[in-house]
Amino acid sequence: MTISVWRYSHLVLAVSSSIFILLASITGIILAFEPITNRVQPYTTNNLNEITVAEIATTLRENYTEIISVEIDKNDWVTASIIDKEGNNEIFYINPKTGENLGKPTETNSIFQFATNLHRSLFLKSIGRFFIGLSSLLLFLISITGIFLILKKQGGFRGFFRPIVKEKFNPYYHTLFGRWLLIPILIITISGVYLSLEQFAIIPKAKIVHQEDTLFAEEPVLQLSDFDIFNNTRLSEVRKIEFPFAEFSDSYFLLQLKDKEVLVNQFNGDIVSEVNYPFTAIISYYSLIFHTGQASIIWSIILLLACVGILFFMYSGFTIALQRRKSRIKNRFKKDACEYVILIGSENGNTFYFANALHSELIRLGKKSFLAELNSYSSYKNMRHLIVMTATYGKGEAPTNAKKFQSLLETHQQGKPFDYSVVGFGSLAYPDFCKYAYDVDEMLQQHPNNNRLDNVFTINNQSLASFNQWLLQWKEKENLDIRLPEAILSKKKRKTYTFEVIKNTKANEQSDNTFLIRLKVSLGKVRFKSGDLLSITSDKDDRERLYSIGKSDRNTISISVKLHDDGYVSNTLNNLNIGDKIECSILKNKGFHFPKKAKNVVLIATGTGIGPYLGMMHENNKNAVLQLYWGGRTNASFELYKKEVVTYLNNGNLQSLHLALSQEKDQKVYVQHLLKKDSEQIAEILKNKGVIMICGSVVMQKDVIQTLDTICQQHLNKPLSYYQNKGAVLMDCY
Ligand SMILES: Cc1cc2nc3c(=O)[nH]c(=O)nc-3n(C[C@H](O)[C@H](O)[C@H](O)COP(=O)(O)O)c2cc1C
Repeated sequence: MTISVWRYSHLVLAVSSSIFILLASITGIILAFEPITNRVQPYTTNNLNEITVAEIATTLRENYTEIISVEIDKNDWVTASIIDKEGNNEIFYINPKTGENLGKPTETNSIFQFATNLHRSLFLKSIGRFFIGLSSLLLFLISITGIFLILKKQGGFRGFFRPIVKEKFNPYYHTLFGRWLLIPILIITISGVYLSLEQFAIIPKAKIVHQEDTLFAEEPVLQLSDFDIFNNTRLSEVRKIEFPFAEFSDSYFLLQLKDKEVLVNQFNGDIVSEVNYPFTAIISYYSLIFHTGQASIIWSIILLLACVGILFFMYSGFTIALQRRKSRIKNRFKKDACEYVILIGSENGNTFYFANALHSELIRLGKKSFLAELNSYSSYKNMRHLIVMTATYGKGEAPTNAKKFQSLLETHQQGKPFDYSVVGFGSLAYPDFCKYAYDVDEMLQQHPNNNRLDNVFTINNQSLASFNQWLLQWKEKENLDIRLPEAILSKKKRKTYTFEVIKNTKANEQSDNTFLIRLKVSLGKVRFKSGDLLSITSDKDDRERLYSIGKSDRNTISISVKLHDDGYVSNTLNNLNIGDKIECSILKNKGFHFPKKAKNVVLIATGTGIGPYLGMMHENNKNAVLQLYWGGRTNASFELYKKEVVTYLNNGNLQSLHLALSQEKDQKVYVQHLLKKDSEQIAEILKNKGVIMICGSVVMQKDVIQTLDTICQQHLNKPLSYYQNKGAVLMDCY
């Protein structure tokens, strides 16, 4: 599948460096704990900025005979090196305030030692260091290509920080965490590369040269506590203090500060020489501090999260890439031999899934079908049917593998007339819903020699139900016995529970062949919520049917079912009597649970779509204002639900009921008409963080979405997608 150059580079870089990045991240996670554990050691001093060099120098002189140096490391531990009375050199941690000996430095924990070696050089010395440095560079480049991918996905610089549309788990969190961890990862990689360059002496280590006089003035002799430089320098600025090795006039104090080195006359405290570190030395110092997390505990925790994040990016990135690999094209016949040509426009590979399904179904039926990307549009000698299945990307633009289609269409002429259909895959969370599919349709309309079979058919969020809907109408026109191919039907084995029928109204008691069935879990506990799905797999064709659940009690499920004459499962359910048992599974449907926080909720349904709302109204004890818009054929159609709904109206769980009946009066009334009538109120609800839920047929969904979009544009100056992105429009349509 054709992918963009940024995506390609992002992937190639990630694949080529994956092993090293994996090792560096795992060891990075371990090493991030080192500064954290160090911080809680008794040697850690938190008040270095309250102690001056004058104080520590005086205290040490009072307590010890001869002092060589005092060093403050990256953990803020203060070590003194002294000569004791017996002339032995001793090194120990001290309390900088009192000079008290806090104990001898201990060896680094062996786990940290092991992780450090693996992290730095993979135990391979220079070669290992080289590969680790290289993978730091590659990770830096992966981050940069990632920035471009986010920019492309979010529609440019302005969109960079905009909320990300939540489609699927992996792409969503890959982008979201990518944005959060971008800065820490850039810092880790840049500092890592810098330290490696220094290791290999590509950047020379900075040397400090003092222009010192050989002899310093020996008078007047001042106390250390009277040295200006000592009084003005706090330990938080100091890395090391070297004491003079003898009381000679050419021996001095050396103060290594964070930004410079200072030589101090040991008798009167005059500054003899002061040299600022070169820029490279400062970068080197901060690279180490930032790369190792020794700057602060908070930074160590950020580094820890970044390393965990990198592992997640590897997992999610490869999963996304594998998903795309599934979008390989396999053709049994040559392009010129085929009467059916299916052209795909896809960025992330999902559309291939549907196109492949149709392609294999056509082949199963003995038809010659050819599958290709829109970018490889060509002349097809025997094409009679062209089916374009395309996603939309960016801001209503063509996916990468369809960008050339327009020009190719002008170049390649078809010898024979052909019929064409366009199926648009998109998401209502974007303002330009399926725009590119409409563009392709327009292009084909301008093209001579073809016949448009139908309007563009749009599919939201890769809905299987919508695809099936299109297939039904298309196969009728083509007179083909196509079934929703097994390839795209779920074959997952689900855990089943035994349910007992406690009520069943039976379809023949109702004018619309619809019935309400109530099931109770007969054994054990099952967790579910209204809006989840009840899955029943028929033993006849091994196909799964899903019904939206209304939770009418802790262990009780209500579903509303339409009886189809040839529907095996609906007939089975309809024939069940009280006390009968049936095996079902529960599927979580998080996207259609009753909103916990919303104060106003509008429930829109047609026909059996009311099922989950029966449970939601039942449970609405948090006093959200609920309004129900229900569409059906006649008053009699509503009889099935009337008693229960009226109870909720009476007990205040439901505030209002709006019935749209299509066959009661001369003029058909549909739910979208009622919504249009209540435009202002609907807009007000959305504006005030209310939620709209839609359940029922995809045909109704399309009209309702269109009406809601118009309401949003007119009253709120925003597209409906804006509210959908905020989770204010929840849908479960089939
Ligand atoms: C960054 C991005 C931008 C998108 N832009 C649109 C859009 O403008 N209009 C639309 O209807 N769908 C848009 N979508 C949704 C995709 O078209 C939809 O998810 C489609 O099914 C993806 O198919 P594919 O995996 O074959 O590329 C966008 C998706 C992404 C990730």
